[in-house]
Amino acid sequence: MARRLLQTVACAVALRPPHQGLRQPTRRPATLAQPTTTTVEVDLGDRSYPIYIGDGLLTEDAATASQYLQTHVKGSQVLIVTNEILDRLGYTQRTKAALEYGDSGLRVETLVLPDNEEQPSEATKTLENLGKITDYAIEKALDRKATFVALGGGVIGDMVGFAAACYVRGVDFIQIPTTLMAMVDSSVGGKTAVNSKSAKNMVGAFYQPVAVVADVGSLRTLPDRELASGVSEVIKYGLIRDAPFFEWLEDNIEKVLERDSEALIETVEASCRNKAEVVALDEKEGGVRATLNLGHTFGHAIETKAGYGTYLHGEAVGIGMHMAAKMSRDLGWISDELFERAVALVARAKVPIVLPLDSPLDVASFESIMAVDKKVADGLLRLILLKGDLGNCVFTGEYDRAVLKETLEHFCDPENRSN
Ligand SMILES: NC(=O)c1ccc[n+]([C@@H]2O[C@H](COP(=O)([O-])OP(=O)(O)OC[C@H]3O[C@@H](n4cnc5c(N)ncnc54)[C@H](O)[C@@H]3O)[C@@H](O)[C@H]2O)c1
Ligand SMILES: O=C(O)C(=O)C[C@@H](O)[C@H](O)[C@H](O)COP(=O)(O)O
Ligand SMILES: [Zn+2]
Repeated sequence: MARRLLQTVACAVALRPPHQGLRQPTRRPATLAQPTTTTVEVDLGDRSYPIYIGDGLLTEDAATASQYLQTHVKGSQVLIVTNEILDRLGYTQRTKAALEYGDSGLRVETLVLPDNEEQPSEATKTLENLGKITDYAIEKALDRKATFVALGGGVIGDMVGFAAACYVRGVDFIQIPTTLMAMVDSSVGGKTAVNSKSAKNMVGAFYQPVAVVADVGSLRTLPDRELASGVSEVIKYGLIRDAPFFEWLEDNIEKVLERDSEALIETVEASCRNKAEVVALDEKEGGVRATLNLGHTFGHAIETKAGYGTYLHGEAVGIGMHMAAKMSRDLGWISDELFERAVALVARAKVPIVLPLDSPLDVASFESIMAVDKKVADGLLRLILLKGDLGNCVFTGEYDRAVLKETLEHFCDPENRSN
């Protein structure tokens, strides 16, 4: 089977300095003429993998796209899993053509999951749909050398990743993130899961992909609201560990929202570099990885209580980061100035920063949902809170419980909600 050899130009993520404000020179795989590609490597020993980032990697033509995909398929069977929105937009057909391009000899099956008004994306992230993926793989007689391809946003990525972890106890999978959220976060680091009715991502596995192909060209079809949700999540990297990136976002966030190609590539690269570094240090969240959860304890409660799909993940995380920042300020751990800067940037991402008046959230529901957060240990809720200068945070169970209660009361008070 002829496979084009893709020479990656990996950067040693764990050794690189944080964001420098200016983009690193782009590095291009030797065999490719166009488009330019930056590669961030996730350094996990023999499970290391590349994240290819560029504009047009998949959307340019099948020949170009084939070079990023075929090299990572070891057997002859591939299952692309996507949803009906992406399928209608032509992404399935394009990905299939790239995998079959030339004399690849690959047999490519496709499964299209629902995503519509009755079943919004987040509501499809269920064990039932996971079963549909594995049943389909059995029906098509896929074997242990098969490769699953997750083509979509974080919902498809998390669910297909989990299916790949379970199917015949583990097959390879490739992430093709098509939302900003998936490019900057969910496709990287191997957290795979489905939701339970009463808690987000409660059933899943740590299972790494063999490659991630992030083509910012695919963001041109993404609705504005979804783009904003991704931008909101990006801000956390600046707040928890990368002050220069936060400052770069303060200068460039509108360019990102306008989908300027360079700004998008910069955003995806800086985010992936941060995430890859953290994951390389602590793959299974024994400590530092938990910092990627800034705002999520509150955000997950908001998503769960309102019903999956009511809030987009980055919207709930935006409110959650506001809550975490206020609590940090009220504990005396950050300055008023830093608190205001953090909230102002989240607001500029064009996501809500407070709960709406008609939200069903109250203090009791926050508390009961947060009680089953994955960061609870021996009954103690540990939180990620900002502490010190911009770019510093702590993961701790040692904080004044009264300040947590006041934070919940403040955000649930109709006075502090929006219309
Ligand atoms: N595993 C992780 O580390 C991690 C990190 C962040 C988020 N997540 C999870 O990711 C999920 C959210 O991901 P998301 O924000 O990508 O949402 P999503 O997967 O629901 O996608 C958003 C919507 O955009 C559509 N869409 C996707 N790509 C498109 C494109 N290019 N053009 C037009 N429409 C497109 C989808 O069909 C969907 O309707 C949540 O479940 C969250 O918990 C996981
Ligand atoms: O990769 C991580 O680690 C994260 O926490 C990234 C989060 O943005 C993401 O939403 C993740 O799915 C949350 O994980 P969970 O363990 O809180 O479910
Ligand atoms: Zn998240």
